Amino acid sequence: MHALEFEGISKSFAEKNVIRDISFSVEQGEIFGLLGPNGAGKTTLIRLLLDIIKPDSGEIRIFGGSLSAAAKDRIGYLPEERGLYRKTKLLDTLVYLARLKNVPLKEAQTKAEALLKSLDLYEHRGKKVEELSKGMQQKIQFLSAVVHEPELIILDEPFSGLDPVSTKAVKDKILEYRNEGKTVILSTHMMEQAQKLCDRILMLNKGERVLYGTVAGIRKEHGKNSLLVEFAEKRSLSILHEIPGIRKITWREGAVEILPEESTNAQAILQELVRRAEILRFEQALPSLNEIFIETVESVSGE
Ligand SMILES: Nc1ncnc2c1ncn2[C@@H]1O[C@H](COP(=O)(O)OP(=O)(O)OP(=O)(O)O)[C@@H](O)[C@H]1O
Repeated sequence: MHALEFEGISKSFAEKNVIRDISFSVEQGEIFGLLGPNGAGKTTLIRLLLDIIKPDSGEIRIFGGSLSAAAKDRIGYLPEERGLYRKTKLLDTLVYLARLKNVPLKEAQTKAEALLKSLDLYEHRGKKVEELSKGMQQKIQFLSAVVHEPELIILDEPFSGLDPVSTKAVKDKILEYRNEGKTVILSTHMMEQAQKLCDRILMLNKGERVLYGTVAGIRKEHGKNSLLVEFAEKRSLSILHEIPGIRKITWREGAVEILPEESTNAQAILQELVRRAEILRFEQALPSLNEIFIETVESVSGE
């Protein structure tokens, strides 16, 4: 079943079309990336799905229907602009927010304690939010969005301000939620995280849908047919000049990217390589989501 569906959604602010005829769906149990440059319309799209603003046209369905009060309790939202009661203690903050979403008190307390432990915040449970560092505040914000165990979790830039250890902890929690069958919508500018985490993505640019599909499929589609080769010994690199059918060679992350001539296939190159040297890795070189993002935005703005 779809967790979310957008069908022909448009939205303008004072004559400016901010969302232009957008259709997409998010499947239950996937991590769905919402990507796009600054001002592309990502936050507006999230506000539309949460019914904070209304579309000019089109239809939005959440869990197959409209966004009722009961459906709202099944959603968790980490907004772009953070805001918690600064004077409230950590544990009390989480329990209070869970209670607002109708979680029974005892359950809210148990859940809040477990979550604080999972992100290394338990020892700070008696501190006020304002006494925490920026990264810790970010983590408590994240926990605030998930304390009521929502089925659909919407995260706007969940990694901002986090160090690598905390980033990994939050990333692991996101994966854990996906493994439990929950749906996650992740809006981020961190392409490396998006590439690792997301099953599918929607990329907006100036309110238009410019990419939509699985991360693997989009990377494959944008691949230039080149190959990534890693040799056991660096000195073997010189053999590349002996092999026919290679158009271009580029260095890339400790390996070489080989662009074959149109008429040469990958198997022929592989055979030539293994005859001459020990090969550790040989695979299709796929562009990163970051490269595709930049290429797509630049090609659209160049039109
Ligand atoms: N309430 C509003 N009134 C007028 N214009 C608005 C309003 N909200 C958003 N916009 C405009 O809509 C466009 C999209 O903004 P939005 O915040 O959705 O982008 P975004 O993709 O989330 O950007 P960022 O990555 O910078 O957060 C921008 O041009 C913005 O100025």
